[in-house]
Amino acid sequence: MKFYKISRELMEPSTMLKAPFHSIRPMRRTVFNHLFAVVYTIALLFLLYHHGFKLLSSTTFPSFFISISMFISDLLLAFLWFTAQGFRIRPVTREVFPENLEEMIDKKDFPAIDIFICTSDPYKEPPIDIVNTALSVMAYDYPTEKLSIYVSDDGGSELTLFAIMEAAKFGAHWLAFCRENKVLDRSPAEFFRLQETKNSKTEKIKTMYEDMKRRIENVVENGKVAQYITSQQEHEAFSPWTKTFTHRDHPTVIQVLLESGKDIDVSGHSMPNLIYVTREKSITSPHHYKAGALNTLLRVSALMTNAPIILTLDCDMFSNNPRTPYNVLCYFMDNSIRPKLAYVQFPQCFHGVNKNDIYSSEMQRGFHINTKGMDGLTGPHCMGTGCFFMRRALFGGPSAMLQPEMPQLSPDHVVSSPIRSQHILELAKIVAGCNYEFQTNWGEQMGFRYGSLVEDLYTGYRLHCQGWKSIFCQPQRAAFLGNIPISLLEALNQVKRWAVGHLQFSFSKYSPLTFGIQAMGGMSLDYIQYGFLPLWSVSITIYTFLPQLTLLNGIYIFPKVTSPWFFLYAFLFLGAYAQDCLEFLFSQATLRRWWSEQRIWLIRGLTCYLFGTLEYLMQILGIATHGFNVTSKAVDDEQSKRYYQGLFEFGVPSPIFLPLATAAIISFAAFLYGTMLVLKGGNTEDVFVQLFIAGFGVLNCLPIYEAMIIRTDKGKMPTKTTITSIIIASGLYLAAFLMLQI
Ligand SMILES: O=c1ccn([C@@H]2O[C@H](COP(=O)(O)OP(=O)(O)O[C@H]3O[C@H](CO)[C@@H](O)[C@H](O)[C@H]3O)[C@@H](O)[C@H]2O)c(=O)[nH]1
Ligand SMILES: [Mn+2]
Repeated sequence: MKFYKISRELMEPSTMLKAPFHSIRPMRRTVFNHLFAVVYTIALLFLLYHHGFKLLSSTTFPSFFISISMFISDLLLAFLWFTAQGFRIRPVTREVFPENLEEMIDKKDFPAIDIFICTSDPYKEPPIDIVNTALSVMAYDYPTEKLSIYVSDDGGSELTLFAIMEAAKFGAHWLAFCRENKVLDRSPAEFFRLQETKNSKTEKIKTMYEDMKRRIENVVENGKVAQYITSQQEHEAFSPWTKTFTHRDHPTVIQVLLESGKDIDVSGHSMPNLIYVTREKSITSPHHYKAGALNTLLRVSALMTNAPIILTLDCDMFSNNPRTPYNVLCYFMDNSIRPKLAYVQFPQCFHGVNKNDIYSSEMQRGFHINTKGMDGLTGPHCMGTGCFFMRRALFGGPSAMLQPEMPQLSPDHVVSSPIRSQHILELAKIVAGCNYEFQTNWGEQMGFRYGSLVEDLYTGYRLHCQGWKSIFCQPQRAAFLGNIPISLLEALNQVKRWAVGHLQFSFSKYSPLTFGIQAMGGMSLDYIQYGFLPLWSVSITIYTFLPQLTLLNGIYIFPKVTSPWFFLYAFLFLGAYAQDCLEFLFSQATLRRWWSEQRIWLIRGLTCYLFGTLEYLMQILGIATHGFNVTSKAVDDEQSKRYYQGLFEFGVPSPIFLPLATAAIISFAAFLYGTMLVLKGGNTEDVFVQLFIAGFGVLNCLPIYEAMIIRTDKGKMPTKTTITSIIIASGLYLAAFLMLQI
């Protein structure tokens, strides 16, 4: 059996074509990676042997406890290191040549694109952001009659509908302005932020934008739209929002705000279709969060436009390049790869990241480095946003199409009625109903898959298992730019949700450990790595507390500096760190950003991975349920100032900070105690490794000490958290003291 499957068609440039649309190049570091992996594996085997030996020779309970803990910790680290090698099997880089595409294919033969924008809470996701996202794609440099924008509002909010109506009106000016002035930044907010040249035309459109923004922000602040509703038509649009309408219980509302061919912009060009959808919700029916919202849009759009290509976007991810669809077509229009190509994924890129990216929001490893590794095998994982799908891929495997329950929903169906037709709107309401999916294949074999809070990763994975491929497209200029959480709590809660989602995925009946390996061989390693990410918490927690607590009790658990085993530890630590760091630097990240990433990795291990795992366990035991806690994109000015100063934002007490603060205290105490021992002329040989680990912890915890002791601003560590963690740290020390005396 082949260890890993590389799809040849996806590997070669489109040689069939005289002027290729795209090319691919394996990365040069691959050979080194493979050699290093062999050496590292041998070192790991030695380490496990060393642990086995220590375990067998433990005679007392404390020594057995320490040996088994270190063994488990290193075993998990070895497992996670091994699965991470999946990303190093064959990393590749790609290039696209859209100029060749335009030369060879007539624009009128370009496929239509349906763009899905998801939002779910007008207070956490400011409607003005959605407007910017919508306008940035409505203004794509693409035949407008082939573009349809569907906004899914899971918050069921009239405030959002109001904002989208405003976008439709302002769009008539904005689209014409962009076309006439060949604007590159087609999100108005971004354009005006960067705008350098001032002339009367830009000033005029800027005033219009500011007026619109004020109106939208006013309605959000007042919580109602009434003051701006003038026409009868608008009154009717908002009529579903009766007293009984709540965001968790309400009927479907579908509003066609723009119809291509009928609505024109101020220069007389056709506008794209723009449709607002809030699906029916009922407290008694599951709605499957974003995956459910996307499936509703899949059905509604099938009835209205049924474009063969779909772009999924989160409301905060605006388009940063109007020519992005051309990059995508370089792959979708290549007949040699199209039959098996499910999606083209752009990396998630963000604006407003601070200098050293303190929360590692850029996710350099997850969104850039690893993805290139996956791209050389079956393809990148799906990241939920900035992903262009072939509609067909969501209906069965490449060679066996799954027909939906209604023929009009099939990707083959040809739409013949205008989108405002009464019968289409009526049918659309039915397919957006909250019980529509009952006893159908939706979410299980069709559309976006249910069962994991990381519906993006899970859906991409299921498609890969079915034999579909995907492609990673990473042009120089980011295709999309999104917002990032600027408070530590928000950043950790986001990853905690992912951790729960990863575990749901790993322990599902489609686990990458069993089903995945059978379906896609070595590529499954990559998914195992993601699915079991929360396991880092076990090793990181052990390494954060055990060496330090034992050091404080005068017990040395690592080899002496003079022992050959010490060199093994040194090699394993430095080797993994150096390789990780080099990969970052090759990926054009700075050393400081790499440091932030390794620090946040430790922080996540102690906080969100741990809490996520606990939440997942509680869910399995039926003690708690949890949902999709949407990340807040609302910005607080003071918080944002602190973020740009590079300060960690704690502020409000949260249990999730406790392990972090406790670890900081214990590392500091151990480091101090160890240093004292050494200064007093103690045996440095024995103390060294534990002192080093404590010192490394202290170095990583510098911003935490600052937040605990020095800072006085609102984002400092809450005193309550500091006191509680001092108590926990003392308790842990006492427990260790008592246990180690046995
Ligand atoms: O019931 C829900 C919950 C969320 N969303 C939307 O889902 C998107 C992502 O939510 P967000 O809170 O921004 O999550 P992130 O963690 O930032 O998102 C990442 O992780 C998600 C999976 O957890 C993916 O869906 C996203 O594409 C990916 O960017 C947003 O547009 C939400 O409005 C819904 O439409 N319905
Ligand atoms: Mn998001």
